[in-house]
Amino acid sequence: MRLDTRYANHPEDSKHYTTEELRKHYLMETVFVADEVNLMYSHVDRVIAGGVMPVETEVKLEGCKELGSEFFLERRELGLINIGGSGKVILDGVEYKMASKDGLYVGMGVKEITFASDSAENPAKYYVNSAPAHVAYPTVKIDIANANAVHLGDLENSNKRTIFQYVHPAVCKSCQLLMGMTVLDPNNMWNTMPTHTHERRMEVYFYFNMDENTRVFHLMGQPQETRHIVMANEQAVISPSWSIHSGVGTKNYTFIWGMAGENQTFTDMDHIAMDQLR
Ligand SMILES: O=C(O)C(=O)C[C@H](O)C(=O)CO
Ligand SMILES: [Zn+2]
Repeated sequence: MRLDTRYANHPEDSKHYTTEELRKHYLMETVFVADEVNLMYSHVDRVIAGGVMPVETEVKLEGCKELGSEFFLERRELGLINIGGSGKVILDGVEYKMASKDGLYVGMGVKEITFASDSAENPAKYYVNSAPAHVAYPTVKIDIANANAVHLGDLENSNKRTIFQYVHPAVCKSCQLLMGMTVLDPNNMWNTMPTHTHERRMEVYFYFNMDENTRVFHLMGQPQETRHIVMANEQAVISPSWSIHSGVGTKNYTFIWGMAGENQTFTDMDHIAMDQLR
């Protein structure tokens, strides 16, 4: 298992970062590594994000020194969405078949977590988010059809999209994790503009479904001090609670967002008026 630790950054420091420093502290450049669990541990709300891609072998999610626990979910919960080919996730001997776009909430206390792909030619790609937990809620399989679909935006603003809320109080119980996937309609490039912050929750974005030369300009920073990170396919970015998180693509893209913090109220956002952005 690979686990890259990222410390929390003060906005007053972050505004002095060079492009390289912004990328070093906030961007996860490679999410999926064949036959590996590849994770980023953020000290922002102690959220873990990353990828699991079993190709030739099954891959296990296990405890490690950084978690200080015997097994990964001893004091954590996990959400995942498969963005690759079909596969299966085995939780303490119980098998969950995972088609593309299928999601899973895994509650605290599950000991053995094994990831597999049905075919090495088209491996499953499990994008995972995990947050500290205090209650063992039941594991729930969440197909995209069972996710809570919210339609937002319009063609006029180039932001017509559907937000599929997978780990969300309308779908399943979780301690603090929220997770979902936002799919932009063809020819729509903007997400989350007008933008917002939520000092009560942090967020991690993972952009995918992008061509080799497509880029998303991910906007971050305090509203009056914005910065951007240019992101390629299958990369993730940390959004601290003080930061806006929004993006515009050079071509169509999809993204998965995950959140953790004080509340699970998706609509609890501090909206930023356009004339406040700098
Ligand atoms: O398309 C969107 O807008 C989003 O997906 C917004 C994120 O989910 C978000 O920022 C929630 O706080
Ligand atoms: Zn948000």
